[in-house]
Amino acid sequence: MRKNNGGHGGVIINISSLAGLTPAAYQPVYSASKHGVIGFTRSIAALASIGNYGVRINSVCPAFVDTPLLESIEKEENMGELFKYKDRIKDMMKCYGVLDPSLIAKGMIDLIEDDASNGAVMKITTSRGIHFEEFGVQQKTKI
Ligand SMILES: NC(=O)C1=CN([C@@H]2O[C@H](COP(=O)(O)OP(=O)(O)OC[C@H]3O[C@@H](n4cnc5c(N)ncnc54)[C@H](O)[C@@H]3O)[C@@H](O)[C@H]2O)C=CC1
Ligand SMILES: CC/C=C\C[C@H](O)/C=C/C=C\C=C\C=C\C(=O)[C@@H](O)C/C=C\CCC(=O)O
Repeated sequence: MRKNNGGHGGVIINISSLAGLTPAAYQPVYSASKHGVIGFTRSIAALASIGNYGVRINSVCPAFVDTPLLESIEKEENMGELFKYKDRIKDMMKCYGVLDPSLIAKGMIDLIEDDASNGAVMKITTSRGIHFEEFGVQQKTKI
């Protein structure tokens, strides 16, 4: 994909989660992986900019979205000892709402179409819709 390696450039969107920006007591391993997605995205986006890859890498962090994944908490094999907290996760869904997948798709299209977006961390919640996490250390880089 890299322009300086025979590719034509492009856009990569990594899917994190709000659990990648906030603690998720009932999903610690999942939250750790989603925090990692954000760190990786921001790091490789900076590298792509420095190296003139012609590739933009961004991430999307939705809250709860109406997909079959939400049913995963109903299976103890998925939750392990935290299975006893599944109703608390369901309470969170009731509290925070569940997003329609089409809004996530819109956010991804926005990132694809915004040539200035690189290293962006897009958040999508029922309360605030599509918005961005801003980090003091390193702002979005442009390519
Ligand atoms: N549903 C939610 O509340 C949220 C989901 N996310 C993230 O969004 C991403 C997608 O999740 P959902 O669509 O909700 O999950 P899902 O489990 O409903 O759908 C995932 C789909 O990916 C397919 N799949 C699995 N491995 C694949 C592979 N190697 N190649 C191609 N397809 C494959 C599965 O067959 C399934 O149809 C995940 O990374 C999830 O962590 C993030 C925040 C909220
Ligand atoms: C079983 C579902 C598995 C994973 C779904 C998803 O990946 C996990 C989400 C975990 C927590 C979601 C919390 C949602 C919180 C809210 O929507 C609001 O309280 C907004 C909170 C923080 C966002 C702050 C902001 O909008 O800047």
